[in-house]
Amino acid sequence: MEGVTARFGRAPRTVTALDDVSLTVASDQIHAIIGRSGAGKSTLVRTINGLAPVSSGRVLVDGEDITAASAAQLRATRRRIGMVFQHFNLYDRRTVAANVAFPLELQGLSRAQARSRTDRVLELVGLSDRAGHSPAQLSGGQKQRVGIARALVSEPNILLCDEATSALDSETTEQILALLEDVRRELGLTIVLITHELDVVKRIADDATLLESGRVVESGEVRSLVRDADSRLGAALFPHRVDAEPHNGPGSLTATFEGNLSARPYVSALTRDFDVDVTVASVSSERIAGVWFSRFHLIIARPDGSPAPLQPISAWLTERNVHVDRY
Ligand SMILES: Nc1ncnc2c1ncn2[C@@H]1O[C@H](COP(=O)(O)OP(=O)(O)OP(=O)(O)O)[C@@H](O)[C@H]1O
Repeated sequence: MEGVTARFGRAPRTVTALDDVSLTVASDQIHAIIGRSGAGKSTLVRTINGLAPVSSGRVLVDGEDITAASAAQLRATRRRIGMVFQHFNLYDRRTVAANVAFPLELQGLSRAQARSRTDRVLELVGLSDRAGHSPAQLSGGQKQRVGIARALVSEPNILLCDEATSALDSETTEQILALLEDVRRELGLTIVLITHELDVVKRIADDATLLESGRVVESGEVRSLVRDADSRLGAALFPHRVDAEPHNGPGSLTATFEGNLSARPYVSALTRDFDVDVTVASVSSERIAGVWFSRFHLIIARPDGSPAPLQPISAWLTERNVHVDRY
């Protein structure tokens, strides 16, 4: 997206839903769009399949400018983009299989082709045995599996998910996220996922964008955001609780380790190399974007109890790829 502005309504009552948004979604990645209600998340995602009005700027999907596309081009592009909704949007009067096959009917595929594709995606989402049921007979998680199957039946390479797990309990959310990861891997999909749940971002997103009042506040790789002590999104994903610590002051340092700690006994190495005493005031660990992050709040003192000079210790840690947040 290049400088995209999206407005609704006529002056003087215009609402600017997106305000000069520039953003890159890398292919084969899961990209989360986060923001408060009204921030413009749905509008942003709907510009990707040409469903939201773009007042200025360009939206390029695989290099093709959606905003300048003809109706026929837009229809072809939309076929490559599947969409999954919060409230599933299924027809209870049709069977599960007929719901899934619906987009293919619109595309005019033969019954036999539609049948074979429908069978394949129902198997992919683990619902082959429910093909003849009504969606009304399914649980919320199963309904969302049908929604995902319907989105995949056109064989898209992009999947847009608008709060796909917000109506589900945490266990079902986990199952749906695992399914999204599986289909991403198996089918080589790019997934853009709107969510207001930070746990969803931690669990599944490679990249994330924070929207506020229609503007991009931050956008980048989730792991980089967590490493960046100045990132708001990073702080939300892995809160820096150090401000609340009673031990702030001279000799106090927080550092974030990434990955497996077992081969990195840095705390004991510090005591030897710098002849200091190290107290671990707090430590917290989180698995984010597939990696364990551990944040240590250390109090480092000389043997006489006075605060140790932290600059060389910070440099020593940084050399070992430990992110020193503050000292
Ligand atoms: N069709 C529309 N007509 C008029 N205003 C609209 C329309 N769609 C969205 N808006 C306005 O644009 C702004 C952004 O809305 P959008 O739905 O994109 O936000 P959101 O971040 O997805 O919110 P939520 O999390 O509540 O779904 C809001 O002020 C909204 O009222």
